[in-house]
Amino acid sequence: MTAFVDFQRVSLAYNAAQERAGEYAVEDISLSIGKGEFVAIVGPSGCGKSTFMKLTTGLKSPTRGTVTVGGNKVTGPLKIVGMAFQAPNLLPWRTTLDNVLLPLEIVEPYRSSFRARRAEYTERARALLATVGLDGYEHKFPWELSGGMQQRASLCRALIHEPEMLMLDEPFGALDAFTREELWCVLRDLWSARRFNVVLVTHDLREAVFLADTVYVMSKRPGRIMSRREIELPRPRELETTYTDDFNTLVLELRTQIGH
Ligand SMILES: Nc1ncnc2c1ncn2[C@@H]1O[C@H](COP(=O)(O)OP(=O)(O)OP(=O)(O)O)[C@@H](O)[C@H]1O
Repeated sequence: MTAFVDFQRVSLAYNAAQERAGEYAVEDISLSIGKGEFVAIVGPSGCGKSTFMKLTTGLKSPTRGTVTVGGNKVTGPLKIVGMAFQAPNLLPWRTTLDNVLLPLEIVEPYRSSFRARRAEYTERARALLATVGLDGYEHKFPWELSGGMQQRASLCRALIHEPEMLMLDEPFGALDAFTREELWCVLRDLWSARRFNVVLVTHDLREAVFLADTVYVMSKRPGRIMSRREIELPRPRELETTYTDDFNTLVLELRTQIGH
């Protein structure tokens, strides 16, 4: 397997004082993620999951070690990434459609051609919104949408520039259990159709096992990778899968590794 994301002995201290004191947010992380792989990162609060994301996307440079993405050493923020977070963070004065179009207005190479190609980009945004079940909501404002709908729109915004990698930090954490499961299926279908890489940070072990090819468990500070678990449940996975013994055995195994 050729690695798409490769961490070689990566440690990060947030500042010089922490480095001198040997206080690392993440320590000695080595891992390889294949092209198109769906990875979930789980672990206790503060273990360095968000730090891992920042290192992967180039928002932070390692204190030690190297991060490589697509064969290139990461030295600054990557453009091939889309991101979504626990809060949908849609701009309240923009419609759903205009929120989804936002990255194309900001990020090159789309930005310079945005005016000329607006009709084409709008069509792309509409098509994407339709795949997540938001057709008919293009001209609604965020406050006219439910939390689950806002998060669907946020996923579309993260994917509109067709990124090679989707970074998700607790994207469904604020949703009720039923809506969350619906959104798992939305994400599963988007990923199955496009096969971008996903790094999903989550506290929800069922979510990790349902969606991911591989689950990494991180330890408490300093964050280290404690284990790597391949999820060999057959695909396509339906919600019924989550009631099977195989599924629950995997969830329990991960729970035991995380401890208290
Ligand atoms: N900008 C910063 N400056 C200094 N320390 C930081 C900074 N950001 C995070 N840390 C520290 O690094 C460690 C890892 O933080 P991080 O946010 O990556 O954890 P996390 O696993 O994402 O947490 P949670 O699950 O609570 O979101 C924590 O001890 C945190 O206090």
